[in-house]
Amino acid sequence: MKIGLYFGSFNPIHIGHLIIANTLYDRTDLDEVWFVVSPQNPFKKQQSLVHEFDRLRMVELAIEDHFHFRACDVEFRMPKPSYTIDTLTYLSEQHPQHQFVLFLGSDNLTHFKKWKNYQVILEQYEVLVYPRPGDPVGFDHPKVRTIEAPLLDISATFIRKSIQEGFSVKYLLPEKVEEYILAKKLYH
Ligand SMILES: Nc1ncnc2c1ncn2[C@@H]1O[C@H](COP(=O)(O)OP(=O)(O)OP(=O)(O)O)[C@@H](O)[C@H]1O
Ligand SMILES: O=C(O)c1ccc[n+]([C@@H]2O[C@H](COP(=O)([O-])O)[C@@H](O)[C@H]2O)c1
Repeated sequence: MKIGLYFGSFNPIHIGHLIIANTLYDRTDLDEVWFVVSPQNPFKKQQSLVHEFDRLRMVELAIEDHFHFRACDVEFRMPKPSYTIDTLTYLSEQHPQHQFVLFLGSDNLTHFKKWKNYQVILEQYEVLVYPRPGDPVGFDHPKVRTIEAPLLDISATFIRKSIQEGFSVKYLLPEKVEEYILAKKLYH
């Protein structure tokens, strides 16, 4: 199978992520999309990062009605911080029958040359890039393909801040994720 890998902290997952995943799934020949929850992004501080099990559970709740989406916790059992090339290599070894493709927002593409072994990623994997507000898609490489997708200026940062300030996050997250956040008092 051809699998699209959507890496993220997902702190928490929101409709921006889901719309992108569905757009890329729908407009390419991918068989499945796996949401890989990263315990620790090498470039981000740990502050306000809720437990990885909560982030994984929220991803599971968000995607449970999509037959071709899966939540992946492989990085929980790998060294931290989470380097994408290491996870790609591990997944390719574990699942030689699958072809893995990397999703990348144009915001991440801007800093992509600072990623561990980014040349190896480009040599070995196809990359699907989608546009993010404020970051033009400008990366010319035979393995990089841009997919037209809606520009949604929604971030987990905005959602966390809204919850902390007591504002509504209705419609920014799937209802079940919102309920989980409320029940477990996350981000308050
Ligand atoms: N609204 C959005 N539309 C499309 N892609 C998004 C959106 N928000 C985040 N992404 C992308 O999804 C991936 C995972 O996102 P991440 O978990 O960091 O969410 P985030 O909303 O950017 O979080 P934060 O605000 O905490 O930095 C990243 O590659 C990021 O570029
Ligand atoms: O491999 C790297 O060097 C690298 C550098 C920065 C970010 N990443 C990964 O990119 C993904 C997006 O992270 P985030 O926190 O923006 O959702 C996450 O899985 C990180 O581990 C990976």
